[in-house]
Amino acid sequence: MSVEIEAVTRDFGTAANPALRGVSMALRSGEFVALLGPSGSGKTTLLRILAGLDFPDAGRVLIGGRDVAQVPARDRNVGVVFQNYALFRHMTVFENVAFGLRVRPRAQRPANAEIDRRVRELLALVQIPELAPRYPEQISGGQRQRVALARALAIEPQLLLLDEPFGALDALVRKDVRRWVRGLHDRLGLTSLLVTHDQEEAMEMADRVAVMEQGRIVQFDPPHTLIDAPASAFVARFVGDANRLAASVHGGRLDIAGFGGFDAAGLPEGAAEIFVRPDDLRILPPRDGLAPGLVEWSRPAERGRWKMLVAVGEHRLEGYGERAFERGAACALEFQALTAFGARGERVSINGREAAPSLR
Ligand SMILES: Nc1ncnc2c1ncn2[C@@H]1O[C@H](COP(=O)(O)OP(=O)(O)OP(=O)(O)O)[C@@H](O)[C@H]1O
Repeated sequence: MSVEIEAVTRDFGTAANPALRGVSMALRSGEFVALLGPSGSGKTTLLRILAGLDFPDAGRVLIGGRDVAQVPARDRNVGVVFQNYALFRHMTVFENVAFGLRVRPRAQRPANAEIDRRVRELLALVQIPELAPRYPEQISGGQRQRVALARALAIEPQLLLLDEPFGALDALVRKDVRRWVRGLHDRLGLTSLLVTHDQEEAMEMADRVAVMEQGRIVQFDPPHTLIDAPASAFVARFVGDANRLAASVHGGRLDIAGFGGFDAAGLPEGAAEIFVRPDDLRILPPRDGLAPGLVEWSRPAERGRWKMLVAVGEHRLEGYGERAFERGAACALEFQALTAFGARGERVSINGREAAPSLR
């Protein structure tokens, strides 16, 4: 089921800026897409418009090629799972899952025996067949989440909308449930849209991630592109766990406070922002020609490495070294790659050897 969103605008009139400001995006059939952005960036508003729970002031939404402007929520064949699961407390698990089928108009409503069969099949699919007679308050958060999914899937949607559906789960369960939901998406051939402010979740689950900032989509790319080629300083800050450094360009030279500088071809004069991923920052014993720092902590990491926090003047940077350093020990920092953004959003990526020796 493909989805096309064209120049959608939504203004509630309550904030300085509209919740959505000309959003366009297309989901391919079978794709898993995440909407990632900070609180208030418009993610839920966009999801509600797709679900038919809210309507755009301008723009069009096509689901499976059909303009849905006049199509009410229950006729869109869209499954929705909310963060709080929104289960009916006075209904058993079985009745919660059956709900979407029972409220269908008489002509489309399956017979009771068929509803019974479908609900049992769905509870088996989400691996909780034994919970059918329980009430929501008698099951765990992870189990409630599965009930909410089964209920969303009961109407056999081709489009599945997930609004922060894992928020109430603890970290370990959350990882498992994420994988399981992604597997279900693949097995059932769904098209899914996940709203989240958790970048790890978006990166792990989605084929493509749309990053939202103040009612706009600022980048819509596969996870590796967001990491390797962030479109703006905002995306670089929001995605991945890069170290951020303030810098400035003067006379064609990029100066990073406390580090010295290097040639800044492609960046205009003025303020700049630098992003360095911990993986691209090597912590070494003190060495001439490299920027000096003081180690604040070291902890063991994967592949025999040590992750460290290093102070350089006012900056605190995370990087990796091949051995542990005492707290307060002197060290040197070697940049293996970095991305710089100029005052007007120009991006320059510096990779490999160029980055290391050029810094003082
Ligand atoms: N029903 C409403 N009435 C008035 N303003 C609203 C309404 N729904 C959302 N807004 C406003 O629209 C903006 C976008 O909200 P939205 O819920 O879409 O953001 P979000 O990215 O989903 O945030 P969060 O991650 O906190 O859920 C916010 O400024 C919000 O206050």
